[in-house]
Amino acid sequence: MAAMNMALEKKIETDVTLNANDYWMGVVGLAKGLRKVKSVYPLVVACLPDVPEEHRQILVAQGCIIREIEPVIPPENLIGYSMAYFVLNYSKLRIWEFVEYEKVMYLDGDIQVFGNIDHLFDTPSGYLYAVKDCFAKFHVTRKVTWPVETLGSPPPTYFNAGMLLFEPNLVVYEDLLRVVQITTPTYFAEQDFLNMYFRDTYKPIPSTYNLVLAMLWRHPEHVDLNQIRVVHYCANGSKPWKYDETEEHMEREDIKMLVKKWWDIYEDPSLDYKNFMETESKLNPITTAVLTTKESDDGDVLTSLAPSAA
Ligand SMILES: O=c1ccn([C@@H]2O[C@H](COP(=O)(O)OP(=O)(O)O[C@H]3O[C@H](CO)[C@H](O)[C@H](O)[C@H]3O)[C@@H](O)[C@H]2O)c(=O)[nH]1
Ligand SMILES: O[C@H]1[C@H](O)[C@@H](O)[C@H](O)[C@@H](O)[C@H]1O
Repeated sequence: MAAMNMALEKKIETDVTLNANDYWMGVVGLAKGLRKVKSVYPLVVACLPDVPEEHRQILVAQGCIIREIEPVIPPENLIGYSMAYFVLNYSKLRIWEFVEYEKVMYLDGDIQVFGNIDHLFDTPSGYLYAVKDCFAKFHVTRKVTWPVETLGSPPPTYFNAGMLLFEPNLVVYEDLLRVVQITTPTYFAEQDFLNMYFRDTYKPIPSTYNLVLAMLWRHPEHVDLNQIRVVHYCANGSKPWKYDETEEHMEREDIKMLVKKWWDIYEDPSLDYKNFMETESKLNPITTAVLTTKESDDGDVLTSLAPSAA
């Protein structure tokens, strides 16, 4: 706990994720991954009311801070996805209310970190930082066009909403909730919505901070696995805890390697909160709390990411 308290006292910044259904496994993996790269920040888990007590206890035992959120119910829609899908995704808007933190780095539960990214908290305030997504190609593949009637003209650049860095703010929060109620849900739910809402304050950051797996086959020329610090297992079939090799692209060696890397962290007992803190306090009784960014900021964790055949 020492490291986390330290982070809270130094500067009020935090990592946040969202959890429901079987994603608790993803969150456990993420909590352990953040420990492995020696992040000094706590992981706050936004939980909808129906997350079972058993899952909450697992997350608390992994050092997570549980923050209950109310579901955000968007207006009715006529497109293919269920209301449950929309409620879950739009509930992400609740994190703008977490004003006890000055700055929040939001990470989807199907994200894993392989390199320390704490330094992102030092970026200038006043913007929404996220990684660019190849909207056009993706939406065309799915035969989805940008919903001009609902969201106006498409934003100049489109970002993936799995990793966001921003400052919670109650005025913005209230406005997000107001605008969402007058906006018909679209295919990519809160991702489309946030792209529209933050089009003027969005600042792109390099894709190393959120590698959307489809980049491996959509834009291989832009991906250098040695540089990747954050992997987002969002392609169909790629979520490591329910990896499905029969889905398209999932037979790729790089995908298998990344899924294995996720499991190596998930199954490493030394990264369990209790064991990790015991070891840290034995090795470093006085400075357990001072887990600086610099220690793990040289990218060496990443070198081991590249597939051996690459
Ligand atoms: O049953 C669920 C579904 C989602 N989530 C949370 O919501 C996040 C987003 O859901 P998915 O990961 O299932 O969505 P995708 O992988 O398709 O991701 C993309 O599409 C979503 C909306 O379509 C979001 O915008 C998301 O940030 C974006 O990367 C999850 O990571 C997780 O944190 C849960 O906890 N339980
Ligand atoms: O914007 C999308 C999206 O959020 C998807 O869920 C993901 O699988 C894609 O590859 C990405 O480009």
